[in-house]
Amino acid sequence: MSNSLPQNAVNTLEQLQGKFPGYRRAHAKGEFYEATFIPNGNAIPYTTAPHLQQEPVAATVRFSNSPPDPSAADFLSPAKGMAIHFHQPDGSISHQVCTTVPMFVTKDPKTFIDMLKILGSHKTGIHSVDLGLGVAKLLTTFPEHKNTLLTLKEQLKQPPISYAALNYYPIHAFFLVNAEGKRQSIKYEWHPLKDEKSPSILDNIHLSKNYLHEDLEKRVEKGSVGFELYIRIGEDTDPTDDPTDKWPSDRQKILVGRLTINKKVLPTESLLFDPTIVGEGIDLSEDPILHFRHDAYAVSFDRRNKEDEKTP
Ligand code: HEM
Repeated sequence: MSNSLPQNAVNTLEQLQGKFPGYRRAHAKGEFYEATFIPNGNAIPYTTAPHLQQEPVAATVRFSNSPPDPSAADFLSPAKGMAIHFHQPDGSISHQVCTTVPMFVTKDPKTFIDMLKILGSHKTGIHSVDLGLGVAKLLTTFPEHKNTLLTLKEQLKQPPISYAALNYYPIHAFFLVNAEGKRQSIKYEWHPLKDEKSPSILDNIHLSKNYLHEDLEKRVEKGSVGFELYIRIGEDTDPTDDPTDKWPSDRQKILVGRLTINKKVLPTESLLFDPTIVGEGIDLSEDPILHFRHDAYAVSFDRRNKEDEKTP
């Protein structure tokens, strides 16, 4: 599929900041942690998913910066990532891939590629993209995406104090399926156990290039990092195919479990986090960006695994 849209998306990501053999073509800089997820039983009426019952499951979590450049400074990344493998008792894995931005910029994969091309045309250094100028150009070219673009811009202005102090969102709608086969549309949200204020922009000039990863490692050693998982219950009027729509904030919100980050680890194999691998008791929505991600991540995974300089 050399001329396919997923190939085109990954080619465009490679042109954005340069090509980094062996690395993910987006969210290249990341660290892995062992974790435990303890569900509280509140999701049982909605789903048979094993990790959302009452027994704890082991999890693997990767925290990341969004740029394709693995050497990008932590404070320059507009969105942060948290990708999770829930290890089910039968050996299967349910994936979640989240960022700190609650909605995506477009519901059309082709428009996303066009946006990347505009960002790529605003390079101020050999490996950098000027997001300030880039976002300004995106606003002119895609005025209908103003809300999300401005949210992204705000996040860039306020680099976070810690990976451990952020909300994370898988963004897309999913359907939970219960023992009777009933489907309920939901969106997930992760909230940190510790909610801390972000540093001001002036404080950031003192931050080290890897401050987020250094901070997380120290916090995990002290045993203080965790997140609560909530589901928001969709209503008939809430679109399930549009990642630019956050759903109204008054939707019922149910706490379904807690994730504790236990220990930093070096993975022994190359891992793929694919938001379409969800397992029993969860159905994918029809969101075109969600399905496109499956194909684009496969292209990136294939390329990074074939390259000499390997990173997990
Ligand atoms: C058209 C839309 C998108 C494209 C083309 C795209 C592309 C990519 C690619 C190529 C990778 C590297 C995959 C790998 O080598 O394993 C990646 C990773 C990632 N993406 Fe996306 N992405 C898209 C949308 C999103 C959205 C909506 C989110 C947030 C929910 C997201 C969050 C992430 C995260 C957190 C990672 C790192 C996963 C890890 O730690 O392995 N992406 N993306």
